[in-house]
Amino acid sequence: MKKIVFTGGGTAGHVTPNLAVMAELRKQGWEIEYIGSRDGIEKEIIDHEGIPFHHIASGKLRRYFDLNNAKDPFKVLLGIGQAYHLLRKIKPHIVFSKGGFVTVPVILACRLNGIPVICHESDLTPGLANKISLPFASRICVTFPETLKHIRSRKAVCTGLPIREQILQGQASRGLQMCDFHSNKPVLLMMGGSLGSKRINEALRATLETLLTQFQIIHICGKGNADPSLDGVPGYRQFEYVKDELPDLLACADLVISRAGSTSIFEFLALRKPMLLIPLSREASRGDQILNAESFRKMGYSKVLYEENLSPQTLVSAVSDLYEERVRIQEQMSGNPFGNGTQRIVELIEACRLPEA
Ligand SMILES: CC(=O)N[C@H]1[C@@H](OP(=O)(O)OP(=O)(O)OC[C@H]2O[C@@H](n3ccc(=O)[nH]c3=O)[C@H](O)[C@@H]2O)O[C@H](CO)[C@@H](O)[C@@H]1O
Repeated sequence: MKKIVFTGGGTAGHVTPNLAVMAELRKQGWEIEYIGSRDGIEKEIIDHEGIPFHHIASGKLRRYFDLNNAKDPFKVLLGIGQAYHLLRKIKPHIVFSKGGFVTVPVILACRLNGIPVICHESDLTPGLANKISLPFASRICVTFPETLKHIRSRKAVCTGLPIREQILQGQASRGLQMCDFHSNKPVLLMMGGSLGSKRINEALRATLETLLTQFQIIHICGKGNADPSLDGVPGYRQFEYVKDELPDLLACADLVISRAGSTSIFEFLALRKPMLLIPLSREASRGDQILNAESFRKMGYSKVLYEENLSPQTLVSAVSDLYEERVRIQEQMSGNPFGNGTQRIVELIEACRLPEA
């Protein structure tokens, strides 16, 4: 039996693309296990899929001063040891890594065990965990064609993002019913990445009354961010994190406001949802979302509102511009060359030389 271990985590954007590839490999008879961190979102998502999950220690590899920076290298070493023993026990033919800090010990342990690794990078420029891991990978899959210029390796190939089939199979009628919405008023969906965005939540809530005159609103606000005082407001529904219902909610949305995490925005693109992107600022991140958003804007897939310009007024005006231009944006999206990367990645996994496990 062909056996594969998946890794990736921290936030959902480093996990949900794995689900797409796993579903396809399962159909082809592969046995699948997962290595992640104990506290990241991956445990909950992978347990939900009924796939054996193993956790290891991992360090955060921060770029800023923090007392934990002294402890984290030891956690990475511990994680390498744990991953080494797990991999010797599981004996996978190959490991697929979707990025996030937990993947670093796994990939280094693969190197020690002689197990081939395929890495996937969703963002336009590689994250730190992937930068460390890429020299050890047999193949490097990327989502944006521009990323090939940043990686400059013959092992790199632009596969696109693997997108879960369920995301593409939502039904608008079910989404409207779930929210108690009508079909004669447009639906605006706001999602601040898998963790939610306090900044965008505040701006949206500050302008709720105005936006509700034109739209019905689905607000995916992130765990712990719901505002109970808004429960029952007509035309407004808030969710903290959505699993199986997400495809139906997306299907009924006419427009999307979102952070610019690469996994989300490629899902919206596949669904042809005109989007207003509000990328995480350079102060709060390495600036990857800004590059993702700028690339989408240049392709004509999105409008961009930078966080430093975000206010209730600019939000209303940007949403209004997006609504005006929705038809043109959707036409542009019809020519989307990216599609779903799942099949291309499955082919690479199958083609990767499989040493005897
Ligand atoms: C703060 C942070 O580190 N952000 C990074 C993280 O974002 P984050 O983890 O938020 O990732 P994305 O926004 O790209 O993807 C979120 C994923 O979670 C799913 N989802 C989201 C909400 C929900 O309620 N239910 C649900 O299933 C989405 O459909 C999508 O598949 O990883 C991305 C890489 O992929 C990066 O581009 C982001 O910069």
